[in-house]
Amino acid sequence: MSETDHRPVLVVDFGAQYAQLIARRVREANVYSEIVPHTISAEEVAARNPAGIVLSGGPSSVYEPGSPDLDPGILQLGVPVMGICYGFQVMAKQLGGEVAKTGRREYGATPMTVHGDGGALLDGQPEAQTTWMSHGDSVSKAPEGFAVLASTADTPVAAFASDERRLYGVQWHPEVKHSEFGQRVLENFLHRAAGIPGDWNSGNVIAEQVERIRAQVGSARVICGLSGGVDSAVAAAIVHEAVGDQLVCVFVDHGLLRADERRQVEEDYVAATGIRLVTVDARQQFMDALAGVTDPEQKRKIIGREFIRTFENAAEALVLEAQGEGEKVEFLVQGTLYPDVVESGGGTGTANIKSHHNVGGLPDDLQFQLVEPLRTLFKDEVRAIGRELGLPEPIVARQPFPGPGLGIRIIGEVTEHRLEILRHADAIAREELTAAGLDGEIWQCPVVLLADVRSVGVQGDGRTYGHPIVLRPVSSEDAMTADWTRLPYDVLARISNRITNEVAEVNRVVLDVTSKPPGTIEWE
Ligand SMILES: Nc1ncnc2c1ncn2[C@@H]1O[C@H](COP(=O)(O)OP(=O)(O)OP(=O)(O)O)[C@@H](O)[C@H]1O
Ligand SMILES: O=c1[nH]c(=O)c2[nH+]cn([C@@H]3O[C@H](COP(=O)(O)O)[C@@H](O)[C@H]3O)c2[nH]1
Ligand SMILES: NC(=O)CC[C@H](N)C(=O)O
Ligand SMILES: [Mg+2]
Repeated sequence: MSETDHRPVLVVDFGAQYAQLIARRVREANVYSEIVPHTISAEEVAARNPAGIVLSGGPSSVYEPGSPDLDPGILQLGVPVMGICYGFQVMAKQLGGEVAKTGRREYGATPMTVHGDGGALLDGQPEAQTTWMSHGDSVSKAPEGFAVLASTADTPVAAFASDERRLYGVQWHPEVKHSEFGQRVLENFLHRAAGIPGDWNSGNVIAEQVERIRAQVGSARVICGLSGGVDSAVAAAIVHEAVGDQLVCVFVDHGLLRADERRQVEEDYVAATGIRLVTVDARQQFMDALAGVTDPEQKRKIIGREFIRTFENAAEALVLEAQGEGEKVEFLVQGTLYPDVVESGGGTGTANIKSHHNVGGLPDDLQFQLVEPLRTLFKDEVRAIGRELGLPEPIVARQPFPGPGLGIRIIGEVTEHRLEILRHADAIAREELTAAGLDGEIWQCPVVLLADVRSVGVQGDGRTYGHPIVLRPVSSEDAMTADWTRLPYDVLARISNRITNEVAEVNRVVLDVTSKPPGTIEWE
């Protein structure tokens, strides 16, 4: 561990929906945190030298055979621990309390009463407050020597604590916004009970990563996959700060870009940063590899693989250019964020929803060592870091665009002709949204071509048999959950009108009104 590194708070994941939310709320309290699987051993925990531990919720019951457990040594390390829901129940069981299915379940907003002064955890909070619950099991008896801090009508032991052992637990979910004083509970645990200073912020991330990258890379040369998006722009800026001109950025034109994107990236990015940028025209290579493919996961894997092949070729070209002087380029920088990792099933026991090209889509024979300074962060944290680094607002505020680009927005086989149709429709939608001043309000608006669907229309008194275009405007905080954006009808009407008039092959425009979950943002 280097000097600038902060001791982490480890969030132990028992298969919770919201483990990442806990980690995020801890960071909002200016304390660095990372998620670890519940299978972690006490030795592994000790080796990380954590300042505190939070145990997440989870779908299982602690008394079921085979339910996820915690190495009992972890509670004996002397590191302050707070259990949430399932994590609270695991603590109760291990410390000699009792957990039972009482038949009294609580889901959603639940009134709670704080006992006495609430101890370090609930100190300074109103006696009556609303918490957000989601449980069917309950702690029926607190462990010996633990104070019961709170209760609800159906849960007599809603929180317990031993200030002496610095062990705490709550039945409710302080990480969700619906828990009225949730953030205060977390902050009390971190700052008061565990005594961790709130001195971590995006500025620290830069310093820590710069130091780490220097140690990882030494004097070697590095390439960075640069897309023009905010994540890779910030990753590149951090690496540039660490190793200067050892870095060359590589922008891949895979033919799946939006209208005018290549020119924009080449001009804006170089002007803003002065970092060397090489553009590779790999359009034919990607089109050949995608020919005949319709399955979304297959598309993603192919695109992931072709990206890496393109980076390998670019790295070789750089070595040749240096006339054999530079050694092989071994490091590849990617702007991978935490949601990319989680959705690719790379979290701790999380399902594979879709293989992001830069994580789950990487080929097995990857030769590069990856440099991913943003891998544990969410997009809004990355934007804050970008601002700190002085990147211009148009780059920092840019809406996300997925690496596989229009390839995963054509439902069906990707062909040149279909790409042209989609590019045209997408340009119209973007132009109208920008003109209406809505860019800041939406997270992003995928425009999707249902290439294998046709419907009957009538235009100029004649019959048409064309394709539908789907508009998918969404609002989100971190892309893990999202809602469809209620765009003004007149803007929708203008977009629909223009697309059906100007794009000959399209005779219908439809609006996707699905949140995430159950949908995802992209269609594939
Ligand atoms: N066309 C491209 N050329 C080179 N690298 C790319 C390209 N598209 C994506 N990448 C790489 O894949 C990573 C993940 O893509 P992703 O779209 O998630 O991030 P981004 O484009 O940097 O930011 P944003 O999410 O805002 O679009 C990028 O950070 C970048 O390293
Ligand atoms: O670089 C990327 N490579 C990918 O393979 C990929 N798949 C989805 N996305 C983007 O991630 C966010 C969440 O998207 P989903 O709800 O569709 O999973 C949204 O912002 C998507 O645009 C990707 N970005
Ligand atoms: N959200 C949770 O952690 C639930 C814990 C446990 N499965 C219960 O129902 O009580
Ligand atoms: Mg992108």
